[in-house]
Amino acid sequence: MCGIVGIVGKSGVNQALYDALTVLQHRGQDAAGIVTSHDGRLFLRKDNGLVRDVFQQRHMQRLVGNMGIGHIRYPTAGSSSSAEAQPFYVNSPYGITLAHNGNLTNVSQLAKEIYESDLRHVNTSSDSEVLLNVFAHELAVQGKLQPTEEEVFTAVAKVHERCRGGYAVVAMITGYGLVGFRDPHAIRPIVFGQRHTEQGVEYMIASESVALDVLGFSLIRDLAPGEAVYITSDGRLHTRQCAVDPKVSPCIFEHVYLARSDSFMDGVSIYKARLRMGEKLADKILRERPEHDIDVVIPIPDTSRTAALELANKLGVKFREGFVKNRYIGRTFIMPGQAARKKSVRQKLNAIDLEFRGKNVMLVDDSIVRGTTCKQIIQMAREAGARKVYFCSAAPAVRYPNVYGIDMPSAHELIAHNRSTEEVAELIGADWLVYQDLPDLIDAVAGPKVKIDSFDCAVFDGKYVTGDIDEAYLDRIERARNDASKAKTNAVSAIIDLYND
Ligand SMILES: O=P(O)(O)OC[C@H]1O[C@H](OP(=O)(O)OP(=O)(O)O)[C@H](O)[C@@H]1O
Ligand SMILES: NC(=O)CC[C@H](N)C(=O)O
Ligand SMILES: [Mg+2]
Repeated sequence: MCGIVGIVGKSGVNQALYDALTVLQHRGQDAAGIVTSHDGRLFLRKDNGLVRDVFQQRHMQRLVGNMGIGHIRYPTAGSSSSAEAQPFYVNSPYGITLAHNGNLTNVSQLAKEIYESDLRHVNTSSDSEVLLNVFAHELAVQGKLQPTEEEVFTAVAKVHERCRGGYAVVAMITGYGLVGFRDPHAIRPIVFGQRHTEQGVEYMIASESVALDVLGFSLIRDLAPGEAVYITSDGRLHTRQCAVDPKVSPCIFEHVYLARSDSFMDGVSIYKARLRMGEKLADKILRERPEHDIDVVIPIPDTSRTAALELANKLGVKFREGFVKNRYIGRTFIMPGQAARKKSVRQKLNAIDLEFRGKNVMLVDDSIVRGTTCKQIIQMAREAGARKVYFCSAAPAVRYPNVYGIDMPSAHELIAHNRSTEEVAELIGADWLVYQDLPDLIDAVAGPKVKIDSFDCAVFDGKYVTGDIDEAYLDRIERARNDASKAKTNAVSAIIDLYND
């Protein structure tokens, strides 16, 4: 997951883009970038780091123009090099910049086609640069000096024909407008909205509705699977379905962990979905052990709080904040490399002993992925004097890699891969471990009102909605992107941008 944003405004958009990226920071902590356009020229600033570190006042002053896009990155392809920070740029046709959330699964084939048939050069190993070149090529071959929505939507339709995987995209066509589009399975999220100003209506496209809220935009809606929105630089909005056989299968892990709880995705309140996850989990606990001896329910901050609160309510057990989080340390799971992740858990969370001493505690997390967090947390609970340490996860066991924009490429790094619940409990040192059942998670997310036919639940059930993932593919990405390989790739591609000394 990454965060994307685009704005067509009536005055300078630099501050609004910066603010939106700050709101989306939970989606990526590795790199950030903004590009704006003014009088046919582009102004770009991107680098590794958090939004607040990448943009200094001098950069902001140079990001002039009423239209722009931004990105925050959590790499799932290529390396962590600043050369792969987004937005990416191609000069032909028109000067196009692009920001992408997701991951392409046929990137090797596309890279070959781009070079051999489209005669284009890609300078990094980022799938997003490949995606940009496919889009640019499909616009270029239409040969129009001034592209209209017809050419833009035709190019998006061609992208859908050629690209596989998960992608939510914003792209800016210099001097003409902003386009947003979503893959034909709607795996990754993207919404658009508007705000009224004295100068007229401004439009914004973003990964999550919370970015619209905070900037005073009202949500128009989510993009449908395969749909594109095109907003011209003078503020005319067009939308069109560009896929032949679109199907809604959003990534359910957005609801479990990735998204902010005050966002709405495909009509579902993430907050309410998490409350329902807590409710369902309480039902399961009561089914498994109606006579349980849990004294207190304690969440593992931050993401699990909402589910834990409702779980405690439903069980009729006290809810207590047993861990204090250092607010200056980011999300552990999206850190690059296991060493950093492991070190961060202890630095980030500290136990309040009196909530543990002599008690049977039920610790709640939203998910257990590599097991980095829960192993250390359980040990901390014991050191704080807990009598028994139970653990539950608001999501089912994560057993399979993700290939659509979450960096979980290696099955062997997942603690529950090929292991039973009892085996995981033993490994993490829990006296009792409860995982949510998948049908309950789906019910919790779909909720009583919204009709979503299917979700991408691949990390839980190994079924990949795009239908192009086989063992050979999984083996390849496992080899290329396990923690050890990534460390090597990052070392050799520290500078892979055009040489510029
Ligand atoms: O099993 P693991 O590999 O440790 O991954 C799962 C943990 O990582 C995430 O927390 P994170 O610290 O990233 O963010 P949060 O503060 O939003 O909970 C998630 O909420 C779990 O706590
Ligand atoms: N997490 C993401 O969405 C990553 C986008 C893209 N695949 C990259 O690695 O930059
Ligand atoms: Mg967490």
